[in-house]
Amino acid sequence: MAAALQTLGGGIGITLHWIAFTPTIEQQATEEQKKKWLKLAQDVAIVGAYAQTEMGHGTFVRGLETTATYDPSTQEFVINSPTLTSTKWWPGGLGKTANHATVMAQLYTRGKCYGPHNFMVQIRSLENHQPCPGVTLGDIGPKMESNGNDNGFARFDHVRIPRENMLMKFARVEADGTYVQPPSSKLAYSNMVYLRGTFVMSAAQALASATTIAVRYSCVRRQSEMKPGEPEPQILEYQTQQYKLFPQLAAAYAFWFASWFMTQQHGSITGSMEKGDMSGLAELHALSAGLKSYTTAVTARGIDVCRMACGGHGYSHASGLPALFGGAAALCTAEGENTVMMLQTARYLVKCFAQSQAGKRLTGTVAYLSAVQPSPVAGNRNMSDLGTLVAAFQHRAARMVRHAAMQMQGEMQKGKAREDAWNSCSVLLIKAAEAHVHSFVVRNFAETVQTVEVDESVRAVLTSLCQLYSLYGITEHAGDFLKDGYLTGRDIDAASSHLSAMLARVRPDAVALVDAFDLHDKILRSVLGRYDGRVYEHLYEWAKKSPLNKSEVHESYYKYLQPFLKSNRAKL
Ligand SMILES: CCCCCCCCCCCCCCCCCCCCCCC/C=C/C(=O)SCCNC(=O)CCNC(=O)[C@H](O)C(C)(C)COP(=O)(O)OP(=O)(O)OC[C@H]1O[C@@H](n2cnc3c(N)ncnc32)[C@H](O)[C@@H]1OP(=O)(O)O
Ligand SMILES: Cc1cc2nc3c(=O)[nH]c(=O)nc-3n(C[C@H](O)[C@H](O)[C@H](O)COP(=O)(O)OP(=O)(O)OC[C@H]3O[C@@H](n4cnc5c(N)ncnc54)[C@H](O)[C@@H]3O)c2cc1C
Repeated sequence: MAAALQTLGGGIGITLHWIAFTPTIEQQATEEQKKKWLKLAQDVAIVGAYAQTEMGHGTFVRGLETTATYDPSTQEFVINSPTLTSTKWWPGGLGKTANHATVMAQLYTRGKCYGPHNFMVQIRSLENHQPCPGVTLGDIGPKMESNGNDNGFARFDHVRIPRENMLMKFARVEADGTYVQPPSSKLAYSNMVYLRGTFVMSAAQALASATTIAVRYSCVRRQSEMKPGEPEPQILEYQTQQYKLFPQLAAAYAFWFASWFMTQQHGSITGSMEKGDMSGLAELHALSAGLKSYTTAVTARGIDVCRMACGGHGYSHASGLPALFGGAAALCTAEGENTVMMLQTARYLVKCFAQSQAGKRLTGTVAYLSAVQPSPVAGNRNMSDLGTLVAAFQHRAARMVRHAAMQMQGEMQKGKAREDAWNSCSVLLIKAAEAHVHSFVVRNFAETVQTVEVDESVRAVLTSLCQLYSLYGITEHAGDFLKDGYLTGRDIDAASSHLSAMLARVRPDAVALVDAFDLHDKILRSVLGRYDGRVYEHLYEWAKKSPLNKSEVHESYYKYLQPFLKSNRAKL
């Protein structure tokens, strides 16, 4: 339904209704409010947008300017856009599709501001879809990709909504205007944590799609001569092509397994929070922010590697790869800009490091920070052993977290304010947080391939893929592992040669590994990645359907080229 709307409507964007608007009701509405709105949303009797970002603020939620001022005399909130920059800007579906929106606004009651809270606002008539009184709506215009989705703008001119339209599961405003505090002010952000977690699976699916297209095409495409006189080989026989594609294929599996962990963690921690135990919220925020940032960034880069590995046809929309890249690029910015998200993870790591320095035993995804030996133990390691590889990534992350945190402490000891010390170490902090998330993904990959219930022959292939992913990470970031002597030059050389062996080991299973994603041609939407491999015939058919081919001589010839040619000939 959603896809149909999105495809047929050309400007009808219902994605955010499902992934943001409806979950916000589920997570932030009271039981009473759910009775009023949740079924309407689930049955698509109303269509909603998640209206948080404004023209002037997206990252800094506490800086949002839209206001919701409580009027006890009428028991209503007045929603207002006081400035141009307070215009809601970007929300998917807001421009032309949605008739409701959850609006994030600064809550004012009794003259005091209590920060950003979510409010349910009807924005279009259910009769004729015209904007409601006081509401100005529109589409923000063409974007890099996803132009089937009407990311829109909204302005509110003192729009009145009932008090009951404040989503009050956590914080409340009583009829007399009394504000009731939530267990944590960050619970208003809970749906962002949820959505970031889902982005890990979106990244995995996007990278799975791109590697499916590129690996299949690399078996169809034959090019050049590997040996004089021999037939042109499949381009997947070139080691460089394997070096481009197989680490992306391994990352798709790694991120797929990481999203399983993320989903399980989200369920268990939010379950505890329902019972009032908020202790897991900080770890959940740090993990979802870091994984979202890491997986979407690697995915966007990886899709472009796949696009380039398909040569000219990869650059055509027939491949499906430019659209995938555009979508994945959006994931790097939406739902928390990647740098800002990785800094949130870094903030948590610095806190945990200080706690471990004070003798606290760390648990969860940061437990290794306490356990890892600061002094490296150099030596000839078995670089094909998964345990060795996991330990190397954890040592690297622990060293980098310690280094960044100590640098920050040093800056503050020189008299810098904490915020200034933070800013002057933020590049180190980002790299440390990336190393932390990378070590989590490797560890989780290794644990999954060792425990997942599969046939032993499948486990062997997944183990090779996990070794390939880990060895690729070590060789790509060799300096981090060499820095304190934890790995030696010989270890890195061993890692490189094992990586080459893994490329050859994975080659026979590459097509099976992408087929295992089970992505139908209708989902892939790629001539190059067709399951039947009949690329060239369908590429020609696809090209013939180009709008430019509707006429043999395009009208632009008569309008521009013909007079231009004529005038140039006249000058000869
Ligand atoms: C197998 C089947 C396959 C089938 C399918 C196959 C398909 C294949 C193809 C797939 C294709 C996919 C790719 C294509 C996709 C195309 C679509 C594009 C995108 C579409 C979706 C877009 C949706 C986007 C929605 C949005 O963007 S909504 C708006 C999002 N906005 C944000 O995220 C704002 C970010 N900013 C913030 O969160 C905050 O401002 C901040 C965290 C940065 C700062 O907050 P604040 O200033 O308040 O906090 P501090 O930094 O000071 O920290 C204070 C303490 O608070 C804690 N904290 C902060 N946030 C949270 C939180 N959320 N939860 C808990 N705690 C939090 C900090 O940790 C601090 O704590 P401490 O003090 O203890 O340290
Ligand atoms: C495709 C798409 C769909 C979207 N859908 C929605 C939606 O449905 N609903 C919604 O509410 N929003 C939506 N958004 C908006 C999105 O949430 C914001 O764009 C995102 O949060 C980034 O905020 P920003 O645009 O203000 O970027 P900015 O924060 O202005 O980022 C610009 C630069 O500033 C840097 N920066 C900012 N703060 C810091 C900091 N503290 N430390 C270091 N560097 C910093 C960033 O790293 C970045 O390099 C969507 C965006 C896109 C692209």
